[in-house]
Amino acid sequence: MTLIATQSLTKTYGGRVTALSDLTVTVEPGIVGLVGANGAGKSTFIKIMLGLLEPTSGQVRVLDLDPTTQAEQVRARVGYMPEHESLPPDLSAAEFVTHLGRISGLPRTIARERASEALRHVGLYEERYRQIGGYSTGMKQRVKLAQALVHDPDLLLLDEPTNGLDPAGRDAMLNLIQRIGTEFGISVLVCSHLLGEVERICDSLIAIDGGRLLRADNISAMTGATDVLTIEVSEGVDELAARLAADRLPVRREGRLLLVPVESDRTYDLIMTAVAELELPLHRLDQRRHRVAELFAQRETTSANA
Ligand SMILES: Nc1ncnc2c1ncn2[C@@H]1O[C@H](COP(=O)(O)OP(=O)(O)OP(=O)(O)O)[C@@H](O)[C@H]1O
Repeated sequence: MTLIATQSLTKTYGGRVTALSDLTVTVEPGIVGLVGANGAGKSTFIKIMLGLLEPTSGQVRVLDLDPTTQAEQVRARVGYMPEHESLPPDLSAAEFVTHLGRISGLPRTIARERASEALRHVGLYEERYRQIGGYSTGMKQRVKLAQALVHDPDLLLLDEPTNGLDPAGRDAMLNLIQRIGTEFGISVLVCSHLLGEVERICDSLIAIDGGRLLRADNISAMTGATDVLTIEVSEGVDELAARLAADRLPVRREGRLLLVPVESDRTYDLIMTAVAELELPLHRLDQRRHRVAELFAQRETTSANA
């Protein structure tokens, strides 16, 4: 089953602001990152997937359902954690999450049980009867996550789930999201402007910029090997660079590393011979991998040249 599929999805606000432009993407189940700078169109995309906003044109399908005509069925199977906090301070987490379970159509007893279970999953079981107003930011984020889980969805849409958290809180939230995706088998779409955190926990990534698709792919494909060799020696970097240049290899220095494009079968042998003859301690010789951040760097170079 395809998790999310869009075809030329476009959304303009008031005919002037284009939040999504001709977005065509297909996403398979798993933990998926949706990354882009602030204003890239991430929240708009989420709201369209939930059937809260109508696209201006194009098609969208979520879990093989059409949110523009089957919004209720979509919401029954999708949990949503909004970006901003709108929790009632004078309710306990147990009351609040139970209430949202009831709104999702669960009978009272089941809603109460499911709320306790969801609060246990997010690590708030012990504190569930305390008023939300006294919770830390990290605990409030967990309540938002628990309410998204209460009706046992097949897909979670998380809008900036680490917002406002300190580094330890971010780590804890990312680990929790990863556990939900792997242990409970729920697909998760994590929306973030922070590439590094999404890259850490996701199987695949959708990168958008100004409402347009930059790239959608598996993380492993985006971080695949390049045809550049990375060499690291603990001493004699200059010496080795000079020797490789004398061997007519197009060597480039990057900090403590030397980078050499593989131009022929001889490249690897020339490097190994040079290292051996100069008697240098070799730490590392491997193929450099692409980094996901290059995606946005390329876009910046392109727009700077435009
Ligand atoms: N209701 C609205 N009316 C007019 N313009 C809007 C509206 N909502 C969003 N926009 C604009 O649409 C564009 C995309 O916004 P959106 O909130 O989807 O981006 P985002 O990637 O989620 O950013 P952020 O992380 O800052 O929320 C922005 O230029 C934003 O100003």
